[in-house]
Amino acid sequence: MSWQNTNDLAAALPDPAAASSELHEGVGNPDTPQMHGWVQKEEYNYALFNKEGGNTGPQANGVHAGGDWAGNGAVYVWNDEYGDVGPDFPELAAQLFGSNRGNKGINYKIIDEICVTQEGIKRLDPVRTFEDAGLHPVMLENVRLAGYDMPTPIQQYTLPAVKSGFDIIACAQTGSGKTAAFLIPVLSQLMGKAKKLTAPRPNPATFVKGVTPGVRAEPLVLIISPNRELATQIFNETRKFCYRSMLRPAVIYGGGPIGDQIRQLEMGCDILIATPGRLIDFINRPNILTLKRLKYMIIDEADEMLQSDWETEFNTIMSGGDQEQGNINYLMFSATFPKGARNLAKEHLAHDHVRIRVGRAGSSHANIKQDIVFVAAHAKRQAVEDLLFHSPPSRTMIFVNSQRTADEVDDHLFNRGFPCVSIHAGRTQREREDCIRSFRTGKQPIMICTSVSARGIDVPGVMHVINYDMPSTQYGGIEEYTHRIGRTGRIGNNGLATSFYNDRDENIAEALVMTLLETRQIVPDFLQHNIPEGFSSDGMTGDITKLKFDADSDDEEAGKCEAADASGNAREATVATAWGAPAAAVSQPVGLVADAWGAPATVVVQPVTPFANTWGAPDPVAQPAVAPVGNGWGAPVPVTPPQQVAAPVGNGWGAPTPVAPVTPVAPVTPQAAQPAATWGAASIPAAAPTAGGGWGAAAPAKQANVSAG
Ligand SMILES: Nc1ncnc2c1ncn2[C@@H]1O[C@H](COP(=O)(O)OP(=O)(O)OP(=O)(O)O)[C@@H](O)[C@H]1O
Repeated sequence: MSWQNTNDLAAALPDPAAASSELHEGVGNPDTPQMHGWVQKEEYNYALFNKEGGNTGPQANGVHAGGDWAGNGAVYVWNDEYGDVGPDFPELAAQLFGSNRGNKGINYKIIDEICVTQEGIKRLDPVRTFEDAGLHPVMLENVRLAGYDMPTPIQQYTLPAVKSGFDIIACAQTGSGKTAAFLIPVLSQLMGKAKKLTAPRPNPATFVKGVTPGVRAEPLVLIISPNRELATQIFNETRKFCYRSMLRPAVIYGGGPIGDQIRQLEMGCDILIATPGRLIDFINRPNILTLKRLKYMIIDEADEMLQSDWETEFNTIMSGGDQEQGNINYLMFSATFPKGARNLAKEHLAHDHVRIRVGRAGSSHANIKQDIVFVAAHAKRQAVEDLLFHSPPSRTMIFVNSQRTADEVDDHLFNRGFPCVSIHAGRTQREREDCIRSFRTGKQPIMICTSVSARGIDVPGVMHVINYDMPSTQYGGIEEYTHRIGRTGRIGNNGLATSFYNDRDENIAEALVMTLLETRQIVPDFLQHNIPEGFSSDGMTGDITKLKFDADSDDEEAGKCEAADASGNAREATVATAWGAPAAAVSQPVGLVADAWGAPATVVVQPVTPFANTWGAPDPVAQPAVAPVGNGWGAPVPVTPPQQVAAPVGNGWGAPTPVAPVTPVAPVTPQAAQPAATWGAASIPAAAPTAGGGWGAAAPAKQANVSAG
């Protein structure tokens, strides 16, 4: 059988109560995760990843040998003797663009009927194709190498907005291509003028670290990201789009090696990606960094940056450097943008800035199936184990609210044999980078994380997000929920989000129900008292335009939707689909993305190597060939790392055992199909949980035909 959509994943999962009675406390289940198709677990290799320094030696064929820190990833090495366009270096191109080269199979037929709204006094005509966007030829070629066929809706508006020189506030759903929405137009604008605009610096092609005198970095673009993983991810995207141009990117982030970062900057830096704390460190060292040449300041996850936690840093960055205020364009992006944050943002922007909203601010994608399951606090561990045992193996992110819970869940699942890693702010930066790398490459396809990874992380093929803990109000509330579930269902793919809910999460209940209704999801029994009048619990009935969210328009009169609304009612239809397909395509059923949702194994060929390399691993070409994703769920086949050193320490990252290459396991056989509602918990009574079932919920009526084994 091939998996057709998220309902099939839901169908493969058992009734929680039935599963728990058979698998309670793990004692009744003699199976190992590997018998269910999961790859072997692998311990954290301290000897390999805690060594200092990276190989940042001289370049060859345009490639700087990357170090093993994410920030040392190889960049295009410009030679001052080149004309306007540098030559192609296929080895580096393979490393930067990897499997993305050419069309990577995005299904443009997967459509959100989407509303694109412009607010503010300026209105722009969107561009429908990259060819029409007036991009620099080098950028156009890089877009093609990246495999982008057409701009996503947010890109359709930011391309002309940047070209026309406007400040921007942009809000678009998770996974809708916001990074490229600022990188492509901004870098393209600079490419034509780079020789004139960039600061004097030594010829990168002949620069020898420690020998050639360095310079002070004078970036033209500053991109600020609130978290380290996102900063290095944006750096990786920037490396791609700077290919064959003289624009030189660098990233500075907390926990990373400051010496390496200084050495990167002293070679010259045109595009600087930074986390706030480390940026301020460098701003305070004016001999290393000056912002006086800055042309663009881009704030990613802007609503997070505008929160009071970041106030001091934000104000220092906005005014504390030596930038010349009048010469800078400000661009602010996020998937969630509460009104308060938008108002603050506007204070920093030019009067005639452009505000673009794709969908409701903070809305989630309809292509993410959201299941809410009642699980009492004491039953969560068993529940997550059961859930994983019965889920087809796939990249899965499990979100928790505290570092301690992350460690506990990691220990528990690891001891049960699951290939998992965990990441939180208590880990060293080495551990964090290794964790993400090993999740990204699919060696450990289960990642347990605190909110540190909720925002922005883009790992292709994450098919399941589990909210082990709900992000109730004190943990970021509904915005955090939106960012978390948005790690799946990216760029038009389908995804499943399963959230454990119990009485402690009541303060998010109302917002959660509205979010479910907005995307026509099933509201489970225990949340149905929050359903507003006129809506049905299966999400099918009710006018979603009547749902009352935190006001999402700043300018009710002017802020007209330019496309079909979320229920498909055409308003002023100019853009009818999320991915720019013609309006006619809207009526097509939500389709499949072969490589994300595991069409038959023969079709699913997704080399893992490029992701590893984009994280700054050593030269990929020298690495052993990597097996493609082998099973129907896209769970990658583990890779034999280039070196294996016996791990000396046992902890939540795994006891030391020798690592052997693992043979791919046949795809898990799906369980007897169950109605999706089984995991939507719609069948679980609203009553408070009892100690009865392993999931801690009051025992629901058993489904006779469930097979948990
Ligand atoms: N026009 C395009 N065509 C195809 N793929 C694209 C396009 N634009 C971006 N992508 C890809 O879409 C994925 C998601 O993009 P990105 O991470 O920028 O999303 P985002 O909107 O910033 O999400 P989040 O809000 O979660 O940070 C990336 O893998 C990116 O390479």
